[in-house]
Amino acid sequence: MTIGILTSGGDCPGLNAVIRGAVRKGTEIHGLDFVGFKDGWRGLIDDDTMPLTRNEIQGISKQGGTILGTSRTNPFSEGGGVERVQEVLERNGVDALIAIGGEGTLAAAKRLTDAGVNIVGVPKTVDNDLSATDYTFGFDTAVQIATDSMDRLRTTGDSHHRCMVAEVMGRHVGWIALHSGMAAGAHAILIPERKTSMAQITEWVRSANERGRSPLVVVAEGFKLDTMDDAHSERGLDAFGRPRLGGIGDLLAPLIEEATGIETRNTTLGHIQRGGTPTSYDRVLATRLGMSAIDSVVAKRWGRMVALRGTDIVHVSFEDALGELKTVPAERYDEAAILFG
Ligand SMILES: Nc1ncnc2c1ncn2[C@@H]1O[C@H](COP(=O)(O)OP(=O)(O)O)[C@@H](O)[C@H]1O
Ligand SMILES: O=P(O)(O)OC[C@H]1O[C@](O)(COP(=O)(O)O)[C@@H](O)[C@@H]1O
Ligand SMILES: [Mg+2]
Repeated sequence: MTIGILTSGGDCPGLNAVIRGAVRKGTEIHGLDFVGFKDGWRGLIDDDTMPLTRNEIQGISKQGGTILGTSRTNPFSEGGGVERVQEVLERNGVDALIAIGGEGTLAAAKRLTDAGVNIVGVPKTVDNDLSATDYTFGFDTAVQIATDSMDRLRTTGDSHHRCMVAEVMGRHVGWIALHSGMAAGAHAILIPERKTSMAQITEWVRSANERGRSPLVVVAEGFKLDTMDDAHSERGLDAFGRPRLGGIGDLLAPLIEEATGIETRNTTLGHIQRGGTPTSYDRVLATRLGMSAIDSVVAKRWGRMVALRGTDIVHVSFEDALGELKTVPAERYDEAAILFG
């Protein structure tokens, strides 16, 4: 049996460890062959492949990014569609696909599975916004990078007696902000799940400043002030027509400075959060998910995604995996907020 692998959506530390885990278990335990489709669904539509043998995957679990490349190509866009996908799979002698991606990739995978394509999914997102899995690989690395950056922002903030704003990723959920902000001892954490007023932010910043601290405000890119209907977006739309987020930190910093009189600087961490070496936690999780995906392939359990439940890897249907976004529960935010100000 020959298995195709693709990585799709935003890249994420740990993708290579999934590929290595899947190929090693698949070849050594089950005698499967593998082929890589380059740049997500694009490679499947354009018939752009690369070999995936022991050679290609040697030593890659510590490498960031993905050796296969990725894109946000829609498999149903022009030139694509179910028939084209099936034709390319047949031409390469591929019996089934392992699609490694987030909720967007898995939504596309579900449509293809419903049309008869054999697919097993592996969840990927630094945002940690998939409800069927306790954690996704890449999240721990993103939080670690954000925390390190905030520790650095705090020493320069302290030296200049400034308020420092750190904008982190996360799309419409505040997990990266919540975890990195708690770890770095932020004086305010602003997340998409909780609209907040300038008056409240000002109170937290002032209170920290009055105790002789240089305030650190962590803001998730999808955060909305109580006066905003939608998340701040100034960079147009992505390949799937969704607003590209980012820029809320630059908007907030002058408002904080004006309201408090404290000199304020914003740093948008951006793609730094997705780059470089995965943490050991993410390498282990990603490797286990890649190996477990092979169990589903061998059992011909199509339309399933591997997921982490506690410390176990389980198999859930795409339907269950694509339910609600996993947002930060109110209790988790209120718990963190005890430490604000
Ligand atoms: N509801 C959907 N149905 C079909 N394809 C989708 C859907 N949502 C996203 N996709 C495709 O999957 C690609 C990857 O999705 P995206 O959300 O950007 O990344 P991720 O898979 O990491 O969440 C999108 O650019 C789009 O082409
Ligand atoms: O890579 P781009 O187009 O700049 O997208 C940025 C987005 O990708 C992410 O880093 C990851 O999102 P996905 O997991 O959906 O790909 C988001 O946090 C962020 O909003
Ligand atoms: Mg996504």
